Amino acid sequence: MEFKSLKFPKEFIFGASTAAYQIEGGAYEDGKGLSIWDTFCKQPGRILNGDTGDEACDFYHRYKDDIKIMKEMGLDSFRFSISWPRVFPEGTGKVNQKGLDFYNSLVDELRAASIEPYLTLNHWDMPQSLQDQGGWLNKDTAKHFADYSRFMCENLSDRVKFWTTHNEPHCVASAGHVAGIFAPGHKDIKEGLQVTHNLNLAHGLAVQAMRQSGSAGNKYGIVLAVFPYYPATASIHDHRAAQRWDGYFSRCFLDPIFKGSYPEDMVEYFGDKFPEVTEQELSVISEPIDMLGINCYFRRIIENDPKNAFIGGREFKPRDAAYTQMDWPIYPECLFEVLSMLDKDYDIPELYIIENGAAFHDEVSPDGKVHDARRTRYLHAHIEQAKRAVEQGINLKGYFVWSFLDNFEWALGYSRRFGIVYVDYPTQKRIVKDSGKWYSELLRYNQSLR
Ligand SMILES: OC[C@H]1NNC[C@@H](O)[C@@H]1O
Repeated sequence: MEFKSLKFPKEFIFGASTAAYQIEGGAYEDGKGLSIWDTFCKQPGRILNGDTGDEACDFYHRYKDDIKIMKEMGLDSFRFSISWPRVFPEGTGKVNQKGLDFYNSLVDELRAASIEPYLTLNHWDMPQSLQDQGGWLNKDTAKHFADYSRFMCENLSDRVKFWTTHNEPHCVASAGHVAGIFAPGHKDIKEGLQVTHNLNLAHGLAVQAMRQSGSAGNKYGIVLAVFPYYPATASIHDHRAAQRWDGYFSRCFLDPIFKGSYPEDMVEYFGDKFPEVTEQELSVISEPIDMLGINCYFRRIIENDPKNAFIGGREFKPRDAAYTQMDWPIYPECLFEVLSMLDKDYDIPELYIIENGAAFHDEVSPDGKVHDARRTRYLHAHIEQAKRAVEQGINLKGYFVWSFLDNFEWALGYSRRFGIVYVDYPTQKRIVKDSGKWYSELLRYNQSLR
């Protein structure tokens, strides 16, 4: 496929993203402690088809072969997360040496393959033992997270330069503590707001801790899911509902981190449910960071819905849009619009798209290949929007596709495939999909211009 319209600056990096609980497996192996997702998956009815991350893609054992595929594909970078309980089975205290050995080996293999590791410390799999002490509701967890982050930085930052604290903290707060569809499965608005603040605090403490102990030249940041929000109609009620969603899901993280304060409209809207916040805490949360990772898959169209006690709105699904298997509307401009908003409203040194991709129903054809043309079209259209942002002078430094492998999609189990590499779970066989081959050609084209 012609790539001239997808020519990026020489220093722009292309990668692929994953997360520990979704790909590693080895959930009870080599001294790893329980995570809240290990226990959540065992609760009847929580996960579609009763799926778990017990084995997932068996990346814990197959990572060397997977890195060979990454190298053949030409990935510049691979984003992964650390399973906190694999290194600290109890969340604090005693280190599980075999867990640390795994991540040391993973990083060594990536570097040997000339693939830049891009690391996330919390992609939702909180140690169960800390959850038993209140989890993110307990501010002590923020301190434990900073200690864990410092430890990982001391051990890996000679080979890992990119460090992000949380992935999509809004999911932990809202899906995990308000909607109850993610671990730990709580349903309490006040809890969800307190967790929002405690996650922000943990982020700031971790950045401070890593900056004290990590190598010079490290880049520290966070990965946030940020979407463009649209009102479903011109009514003021829908406009206000869209603003509330943008306020909670985006600005309750962006504003304290980059502006040192929570959005006033959110503090006002949530009233006495909003947590107590001190100036000292805001000072920690707004510890300067070097980069912001953005996960953006689609735009969110919101209509007012007073029955939604949390935030007073619901998503509107226009009939004339095309949708992915996640029932997400396909709207490639979402990347350009989000990047433009961030560039205009915040002072962010570097931006990376850390997750963008699509779930579609995939099958292995009789020729043994996976002809996923819709995913290739999705990636092409969205990467074009990333290029548009770069051409407008927005400081976008990289694009990572979600995901390298088909993997465990949380409450939907293995029913959704996002990978550019197909995983036949019964055999763990990998098949590079047509979209993976296309992505590889795109990378090779850009690398040929460096
Ligand atoms: O839903 C697709 C992805 N979205 N961001 C977080 C990841 O863990 C999800 O699999």
